[in-house]
Amino acid sequence: MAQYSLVAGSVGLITLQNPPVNALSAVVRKGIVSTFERALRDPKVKSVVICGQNGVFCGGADIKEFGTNMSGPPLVPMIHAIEAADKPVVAAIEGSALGGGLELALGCHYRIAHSNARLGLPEVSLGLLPAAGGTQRLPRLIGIPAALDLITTGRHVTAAEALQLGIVDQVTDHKIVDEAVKFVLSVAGKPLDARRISTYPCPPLSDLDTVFEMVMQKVRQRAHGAIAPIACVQAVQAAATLPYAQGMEREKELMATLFTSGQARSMQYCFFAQRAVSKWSIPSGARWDTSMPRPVHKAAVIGLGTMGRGITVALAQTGLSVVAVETQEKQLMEAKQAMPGMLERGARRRGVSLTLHKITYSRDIRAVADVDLVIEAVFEDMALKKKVFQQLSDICKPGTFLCTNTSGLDVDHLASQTCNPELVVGMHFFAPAHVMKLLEVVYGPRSSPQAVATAMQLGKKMGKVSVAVGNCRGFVGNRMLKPYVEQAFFLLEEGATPEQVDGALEEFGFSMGVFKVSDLSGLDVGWRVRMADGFAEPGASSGPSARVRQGRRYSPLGDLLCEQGRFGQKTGQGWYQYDKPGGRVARSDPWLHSFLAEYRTRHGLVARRIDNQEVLERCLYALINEGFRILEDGIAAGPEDIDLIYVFGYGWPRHRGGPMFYAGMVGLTKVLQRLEHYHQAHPDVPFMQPCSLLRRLVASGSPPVHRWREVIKKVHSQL
Ligand SMILES: CCCCCCCC/C=C\C=C\CC(=O)SCCNC(=O)CCNC(=O)[C@H](O)C(C)(C)COP(=O)(O)OP(=O)(O)OC[C@H]1O[C@@H](n2cnc3c(N)ncnc32)[C@H](O)[C@@H]1OP(=O)(O)O
Repeated sequence: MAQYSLVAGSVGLITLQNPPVNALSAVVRKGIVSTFERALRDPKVKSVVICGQNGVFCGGADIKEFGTNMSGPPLVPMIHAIEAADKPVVAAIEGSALGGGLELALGCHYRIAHSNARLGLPEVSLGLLPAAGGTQRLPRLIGIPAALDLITTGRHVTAAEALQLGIVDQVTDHKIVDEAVKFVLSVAGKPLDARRISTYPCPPLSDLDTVFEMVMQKVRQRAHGAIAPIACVQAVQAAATLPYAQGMEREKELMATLFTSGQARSMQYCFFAQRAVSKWSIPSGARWDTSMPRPVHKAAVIGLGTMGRGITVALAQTGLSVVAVETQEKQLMEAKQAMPGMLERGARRRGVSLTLHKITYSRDIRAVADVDLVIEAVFEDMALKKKVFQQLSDICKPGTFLCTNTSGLDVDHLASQTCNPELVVGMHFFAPAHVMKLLEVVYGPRSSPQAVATAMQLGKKMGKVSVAVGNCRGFVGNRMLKPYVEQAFFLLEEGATPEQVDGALEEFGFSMGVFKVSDLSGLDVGWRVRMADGFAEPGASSGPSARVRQGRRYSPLGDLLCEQGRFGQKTGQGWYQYDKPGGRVARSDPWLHSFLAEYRTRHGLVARRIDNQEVLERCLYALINEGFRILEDGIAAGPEDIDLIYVFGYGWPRHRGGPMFYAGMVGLTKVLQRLEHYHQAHPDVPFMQPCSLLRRLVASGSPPVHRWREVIKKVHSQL
């Protein structure tokens, strides 16, 4: 609702009230319309201030209403009425003014912001565009380039930046409503014509067509198939080239296409999924709302390779004291040199000024004796990690949480090396750890609720999307990657090329295909895992049994490349070639194509034409099938957890909602049928055998993704 009061004798104060973010629900819109009409009618009222309760102006349209029968007064005429009023209206902005919230403020004649405010038009990240006049008013107010930047990226700006851009008229540190009232009294009676943004011409730009062509090209490249950013550019182009009323028509038309699109549904699903996974629960019954995290004041990182450095930076950026331990002198010196630059770039990326960081370095593991939490990030080798955990258990003060950054080793086995296994959890970061948003928090059967809660809270403090997952080989993300990569290898054996497979995946929306990612992270990483799992063996990659291991189809292609020293970007050659070791630009490699041809001949394989549909189905459905197994095994609490892991950690396109949501969009029956088809064609590939949970969901009528948990619960109760 919206509360109305008369203040300072002549100011009508409208307060938006819809906790927690004062979203513009039908009730709130109705409240604004009626209180505003009342203010206009009342002869005592000479001016109006609009604010939000509880320190937040407005988080925008109520996203929960999308996809329902929307009722209540629409936003556009409501904002027009505010702009057209003959009494001055000031938006008093504190906390957030986002989406429809900022559009409402742009309809006001003046905007005053508290220094804590963040403003933005983030609709693009929900698969939409700012359709309450945002795409038409913002360019008129701040110019086309700045408006394009904000609208196509959805980024939030601070009050200071908003003032610099000209979005707000004043920034204050004082009580926002008091300042707004003071301000509106000072402008009462002044003409308002020049304050109505919709009447402004768009600030002229020379060579408009070229500007939009270049922006469109850049946005298309970044969008990876998402349609909202393109529509945002088109809407701003309308603002630049059409009169306001026609621009508004164009905005509406473009929004109509987006609003009902699958992409918007997928992205809005991701928004709510992100909030849902922070409300974690684990099979022991421990939950986010009943498990108290312990404060962490001082943390330590063991091992300063690439991951350890990134984790140290991520911890230091939260303001924690960090002890960084590296036993090898050379590696320690390199880390010390690299860290300041990483911190500086991190501050720039986050738009904050660089503060003094409290990192101390040591070669001696005993330096961690007094910390509250340790993250081990040594080489991915069980024997080495076991030794480190035994040492930590002896050295650390009682109660210190011991965390491992392993990407797939048994967390419970590591816990068993310590005197207090309840203090052990996995904190699986993704490279580069100070940039990537994902954190898998891995609980073992003995991890205490407090250990899980502390790791989850620390992840949040570091700005990560933290997902609690159970302990199994590869956890969630890497476990699902295995069948995906395996299919990619099989496709090469059958006639595809790395370029084709990557091309199909990139067209689907991944920023990089599987082979480019493999080159980037190093082919030796997977090779070591396959060796540890007993699949890859020296000398076993050729000969008659090379393509069968442990009774199932196996492709030794990756092992063969590693045996030739082709580890990807770091050696300048992998699935592609690079201009030098460490080079970044992948080029087709004729050697690789001849190698594939010879390999096929050697194994009596006849290359066939494979279409992109098959590439996608085999790679993605194999991955999705493993996702269902993970749900069945209780390793992930729900499909949202898996989806966020893939969106934030593995480059799954957000506009496709994550693998499990995507399966629902495709139709579970179709996914099941295609898996059955491929399993019949490749009976020696167990990953293609449809999982029983998928069958169960199809049998129960393919419920929407938010109802899968009920079916999973039933499956678990019957076990
Ligand atoms: C046929 C064509 C028809 C077209 C007609 C349509 C016309 C529509 C016209 C205009 C449309 C305008 C579009 C919009 O305005 S879209 C919304 C834009 N706003 C956003 O994207 C902001 C989203 N929210 C946030 O970024 C954050 O929540 C923030 C406001 C920064 C607060 O962050 P934080 O303090 O960390 O809190 P949480 O994120 O955890 O949120 C707390 C709870 O509030 C819920 N929430 C937040 N925002 C909204 C919202 N806009 N609508 C509904 N609910 C919202 C959130 O889910 C949390 O809920 P819970 O506690 O249950 O998890």
